[in-house]
Amino acid sequence: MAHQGKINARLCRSSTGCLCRLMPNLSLVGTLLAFVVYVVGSYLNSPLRRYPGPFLAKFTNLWRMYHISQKSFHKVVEDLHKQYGPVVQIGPNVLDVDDPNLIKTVFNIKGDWKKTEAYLASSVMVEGHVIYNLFSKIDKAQHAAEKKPIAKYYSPAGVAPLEPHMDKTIAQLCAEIESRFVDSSTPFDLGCWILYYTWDVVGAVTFSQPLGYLAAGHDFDGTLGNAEKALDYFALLTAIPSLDQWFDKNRYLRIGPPGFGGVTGMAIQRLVDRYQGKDSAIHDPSIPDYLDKFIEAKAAFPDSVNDNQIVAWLMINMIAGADTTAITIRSALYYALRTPSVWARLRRDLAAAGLSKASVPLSFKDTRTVPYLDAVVREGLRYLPAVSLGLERYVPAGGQRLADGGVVPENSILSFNPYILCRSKEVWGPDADEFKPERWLQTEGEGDEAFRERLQLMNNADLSFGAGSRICLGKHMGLMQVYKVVATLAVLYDVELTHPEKEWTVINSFFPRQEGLEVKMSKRKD
Ligand code: HEM
Repeated sequence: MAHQGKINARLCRSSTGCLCRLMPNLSLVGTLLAFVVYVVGSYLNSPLRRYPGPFLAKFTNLWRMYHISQKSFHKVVEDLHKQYGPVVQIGPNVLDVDDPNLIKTVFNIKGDWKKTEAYLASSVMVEGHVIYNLFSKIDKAQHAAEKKPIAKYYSPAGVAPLEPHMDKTIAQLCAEIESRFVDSSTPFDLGCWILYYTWDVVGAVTFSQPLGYLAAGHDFDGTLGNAEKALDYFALLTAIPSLDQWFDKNRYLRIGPPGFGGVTGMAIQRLVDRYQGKDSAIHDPSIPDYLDKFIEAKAAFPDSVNDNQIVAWLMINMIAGADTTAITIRSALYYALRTPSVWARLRRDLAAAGLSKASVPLSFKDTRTVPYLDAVVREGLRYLPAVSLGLERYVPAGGQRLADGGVVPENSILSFNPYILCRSKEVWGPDADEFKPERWLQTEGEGDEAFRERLQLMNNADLSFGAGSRICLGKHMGLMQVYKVVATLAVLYDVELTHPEKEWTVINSFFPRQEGLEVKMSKRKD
């Protein structure tokens, strides 16, 4: 009996040990099984699964996340539309839609198509509190309340007083590149200098002080590099926004690449300096800046505007205004230079409108009188929109009927990628993949009415600034700079691409930043 007891005890000990060792494995298997059941169940129940798309995208957003991490997702989606047609499933609950006819419905003024959580990771955390901005706010009422006090400062009349800041910064751009490269005909990366310009000008219009990149000639404090990393992170998290809570917005241990924290610190410091009068040497109240306007808005809306709100407004100028404007200026220049007939006509038309070396600084008003400049800028925006990932919106109550007749239910996500819509052959014709500014002009033999209709069709499909209630707030400010910089460079310099045969590199992190705008420039002789 005693012997039997020992054996039982041994058996019992060894089997318990065995079970203990097995337990973690069993719970792992259980979790995996539950996950697989959940994923397959979600797939089988998904009303979107009738739409074509990559197999893995139907089960998990990791498919999208992986492809976004490869930095050319606009091309992946373009290929998918070529393969599958106008509606492609790119996530368990997400369809990418290439249908210009739906733009007016989805991007309407009512704002009933809510932005998705994809935008949330562009918020920042300050002292344990997440600060959302105009771009990242999802709630319709909160967004409207945040926009109302400042919308007028971004209207055409609101941005007009900022022109002296821009003129000064454009003059500095020219002086820096002349002394460093133009006078000695040294090839250089104009794309980098355009970025230094747009960040400096954001500093000038926001705080009356350029941030210093033009003077330094490089990213002296790492902000530009960090902004790129923050965008890489943001772009990635658009696929699985909930991960932001574990990485950037983790209250206990922040993990991951730099967020927009550096830019936030800068905004807070400038606000404190203004309150304490420490920036009086650089701030001339007769030439107002956005900080003046935001403090004015706080006085006008004391119940709803506090200093955190001012910081969020200041930040939006930097995170939404600099890269997008640089990308747009680069595209207009690069694609025009790659098509010598376009560049030549641009210079001819600017001269014919009386814009020359002698008229620098060129006023925005004068540059607006040159239709071919307008055509080059708009075609640049169309050819490579400064936002080239999907603009995601939730389908509102009642669902939405798509062109195939099927109804997509409430809370599904429809994604409209400006790059895809801006290449739609239905709108832009069989030459949609060509850079052709002439498409924005009335052609010979085209009647006024026919041109108006064609223009209307193009305008409706042009998502390069978004549309509806969430249209780009800084559109007028951005465009003002694009016209002025492109025209100024064209009237002052002879410019040629150093390697015209080489395609530049486009790195798509929500904003498709370009690398390789290498040029040789000299002062214009004619
Ligand atoms: C040429 C330059 C620019 C381009 C191409 C551009 C493009 C865009 C696009 C496509 C959107 C819509 C995003 C969406 O619906 O998901 C947007 C939104 C926005 N942009 Fe711009 N942008 C430019 C310049 C600027 C500037 C200079 C500012 C400075 C304030 C700015 C501030 C904003 C803001 C605040 C939003 C969010 C608006 C809202 O949701 O109410 N942008 N921009």
